[in-house]
Amino acid sequence: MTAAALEVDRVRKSYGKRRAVDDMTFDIRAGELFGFVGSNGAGKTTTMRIILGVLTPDAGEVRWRGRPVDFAARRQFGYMPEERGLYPRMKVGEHLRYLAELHGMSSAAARKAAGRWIERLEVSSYASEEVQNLSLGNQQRVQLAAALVHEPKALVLDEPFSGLDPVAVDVMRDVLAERAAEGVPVIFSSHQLALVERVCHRVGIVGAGRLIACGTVQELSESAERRLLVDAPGAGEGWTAGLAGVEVVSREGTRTRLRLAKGADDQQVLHAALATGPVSTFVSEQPPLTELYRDLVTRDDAEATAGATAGASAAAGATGATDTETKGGGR
Ligand SMILES: Nc1ncnc2c1ncn2[C@@H]1O[C@H](COP(=O)(O)OP(=O)(O)OP(=O)(O)O)[C@@H](O)[C@H]1O
Repeated sequence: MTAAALEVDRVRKSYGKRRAVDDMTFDIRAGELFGFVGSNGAGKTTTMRIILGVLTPDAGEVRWRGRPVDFAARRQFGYMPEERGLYPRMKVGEHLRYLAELHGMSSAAARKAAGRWIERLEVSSYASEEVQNLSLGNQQRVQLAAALVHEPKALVLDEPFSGLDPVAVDVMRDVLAERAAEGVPVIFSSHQLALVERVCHRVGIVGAGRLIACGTVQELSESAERRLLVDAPGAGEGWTAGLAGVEVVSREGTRTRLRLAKGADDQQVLHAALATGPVSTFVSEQPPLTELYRDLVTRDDAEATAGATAGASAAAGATGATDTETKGGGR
């Protein structure tokens, strides 16, 4: 799982004056489950649409196996759009056969593939029903079947887990893991960070149209502030007072969770804990993705605001423009 299969290279896209995607660069490797996360409006859907060729970028390039993606390459991709895209009046089985044939499968192969995915996604009892008669969660299972029915070589899925019940989440997760194990690169967006952390090999975090961090959860945690869990039964409230760069995240009974700013000395923390009596636990903790995400996005927002303010001051100094006129121009 090392070769970059799908590469997004310095992609940019604006809608009118709004820059939706800005210099977006990352890759997805063969056999990798890549989680694409970010706040609402960060640019995930726009990026995925560009990968699929539904939108054309203003600049940059998407490559598949080292070559710019063209129509033939895109035909090999499976896509689950955010707005979903099934014909409501078509029957589930017919619909899947139709999509498989559209991708060039023979009628017999299309029938076989449709049957297989209907079974795998556990919607067999709805095969002869019109799509519109299925619950939203079951429509979503069919939508995944639609993305998979032509045996795609890459999968691009926009929020495939949203609105699914826990059993359907497990089915979806298992199917995506199976595809990845077969060597298929899979990118999916999601706001369910605990799930992304459990399932994905790597995660890309998007903020204001740019990739602000990318890597395994462990790699992301290395660039974040360190966390310590200390259990010191004799330590009262405020035992960390005076320790530079040390912030209490939470206290549960005798256990204190701490966040250490860059450069803060964990040995000082240990000394302070020992000064209160015995210390039964003193360990580094890897924060969950939810917390890493918050830290990284907050830090990025703060840097952007600082950049915008500096830019605005410089512009106001140079032109005499008012603050209001130059605000928001930093991103
Ligand atoms: N068709 C469009 N016309 C104008 N602006 C658009 C259009 N589509 C998206 N945008 C804007 O582009 C930005 C990125 O939107 P996008 O849908 O890519 O974000 P997202 O990360 O997928 O968000 P969400 O998590 O809410 O689905 C947003 O500011 C959005 O308002």
